[in-house]
Amino acid sequence: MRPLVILGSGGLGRQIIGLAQDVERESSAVKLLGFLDGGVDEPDVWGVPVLGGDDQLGELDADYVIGVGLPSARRRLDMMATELGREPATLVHSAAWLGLHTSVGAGSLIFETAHVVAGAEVGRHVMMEVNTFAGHDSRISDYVLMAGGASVGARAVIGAEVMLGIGSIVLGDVVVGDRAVVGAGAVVTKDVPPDAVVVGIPAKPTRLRRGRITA
Ligand SMILES: CC(=O)SCCNC(=O)CCNC(=O)[C@H](O)C(C)(C)COP(=O)(O)OP(=O)(O)OC[C@H]1O[C@@H](n2cnc3c(N)ncnc32)[C@H](O)[C@@H]1OP(=O)(O)O
Repeated sequence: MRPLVILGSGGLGRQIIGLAQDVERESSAVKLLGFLDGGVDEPDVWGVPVLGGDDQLGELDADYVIGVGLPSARRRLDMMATELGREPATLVHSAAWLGLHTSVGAGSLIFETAHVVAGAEVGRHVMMEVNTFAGHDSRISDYVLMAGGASVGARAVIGAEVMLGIGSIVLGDVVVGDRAVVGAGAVVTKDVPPDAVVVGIPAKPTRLRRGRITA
């Protein structure tokens, strides 16, 4: 059993508590020690101890998962943790479904009811929330955040640090470029360039106004 810390105790970090506790109960692979979050003064969040800031990671004999939503911040935290010599934990809920010939990268979080269909590849530190779907032979690259209900069709490629909003759909064979943002409820029918923000059905480019991509 490996000790586990969650980096970040905001909404997404708190969401991971239940996943980590379920994995702990079911497989004894991890034991949740607490959060690392320098921005919190309280001794605990939802009963889980706050052990200090991210800089404490080097001092602890613990693996880590990333509890921050913004994909670029997820990458930065991973690089910091790797420099400190820490290993990511990979949490796959027993009620998630992984098909044949699928792979899930280190640090990824696969919540209950998520589906990774035959031949799909899921990268490093990907978050697949409840009811997400990675179609057969699709590729979900590193640090992608798939919010609840986001679906990716067969053979589609989702670039690194992409955010797929709640209930969005990417049709089969489509390529979504690195760091793109797909708004909640969008249906992506054509390739999306890197760094683009798309919304609507069919999805069209727009601009971030408030920049709150994970709200
Ligand atoms: C841990 C987690 O679960 S995190 C993920 C959960 N969160 C989500 O899925 C939310 C995804 N985010 C969105 O959909 C956002 O609305 C974004 C990123 C597309 C745009 O965010 P913002 O920059 O804040 O844009 P803002 O809210 O100011 O809207 C700009 C315009 O786009 C429209 N718009 C915003 N989002 C959408 C959408 N999903 N579909 C259609 N139109 C939209 C707005 O109505 C507005 O139109 P207007 O200019 O005609 O008034």
